[in-house]
Amino acid sequence: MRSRHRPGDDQLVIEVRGLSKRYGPTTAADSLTFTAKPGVITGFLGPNGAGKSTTMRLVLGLDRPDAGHALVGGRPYWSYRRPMRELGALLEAGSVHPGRTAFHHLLWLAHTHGIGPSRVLAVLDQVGLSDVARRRVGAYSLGMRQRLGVAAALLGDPGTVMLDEPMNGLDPEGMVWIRRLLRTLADDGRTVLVSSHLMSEMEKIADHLIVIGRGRLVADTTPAQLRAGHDSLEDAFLELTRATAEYHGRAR
Ligand SMILES: Nc1ncnc2c1ncn2[C@@H]1O[C@H](COP(=O)(O)OP(=O)(O)OP(=O)(O)O)[C@@H](O)[C@H]1O
Repeated sequence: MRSRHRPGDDQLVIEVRGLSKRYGPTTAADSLTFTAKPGVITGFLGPNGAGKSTTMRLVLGLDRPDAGHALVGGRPYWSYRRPMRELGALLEAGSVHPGRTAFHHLLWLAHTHGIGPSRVLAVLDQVGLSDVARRRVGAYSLGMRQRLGVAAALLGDPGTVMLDEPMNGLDPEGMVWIRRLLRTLADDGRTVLVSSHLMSEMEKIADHLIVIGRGRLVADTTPAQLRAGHDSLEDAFLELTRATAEYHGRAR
């Protein structure tokens, strides 16, 4: 992989400022402000329904905020002519036509951005799908679809990568792979924003943590600082988010 990104490069920052989004009575994002910086892995945490996916969708311009903004390298994602080259995202594994092969799915995506077939082969290799690239995606396991989603995110060799629950469905070998991949991406100077419910994984890989509850920022910290005084990061997380999670439990 190329190493064209430099840590500290403001062009690669994901900046969320005063972001708010309501769906009927539900507040999915509530004046949310945080920054994900290049060269580090930023973990994005929160209980179910906290607003992580909504925030990521707002960053991608797939939904409109009621207030605030989300910028990638100082601009809205949608304003880039070839956005896949700026930010690569994995939102939902499985949103691929089941009759297509992984190779053709990526080739089609590449085409839309003027990216050649050699890059498709390179990302297939990077995610470990080279041997099964000619199989229909409908026959893929969840872990394989996750790898394909990550391949799509990396296709444009973007300086910023945003992955929603990339560890879902990965086996132990897959977990080792994703850990190494995220570290390599950050070490290359890329911005890496990754959501997960797996606290032990986050403790291992994240350099920085953004924790939200009910759409609001509840912590902007490091794993060590969050864990301080607790037996585990999970304990610290549960204590921090208990009020927000219980609120959801009662409200439903
Ligand atoms: N399109 C939508 N229409 C209505 N409500 C929505 C929509 N999208 C999200 N929500 C609601 O907004 C809240 C935040 O959802 P979101 O999926 O962003 O949370 P999350 O933190 O990603 O949750 P999880 O960890 O379970 O994936 C939830 O209460 C959800 O039901």
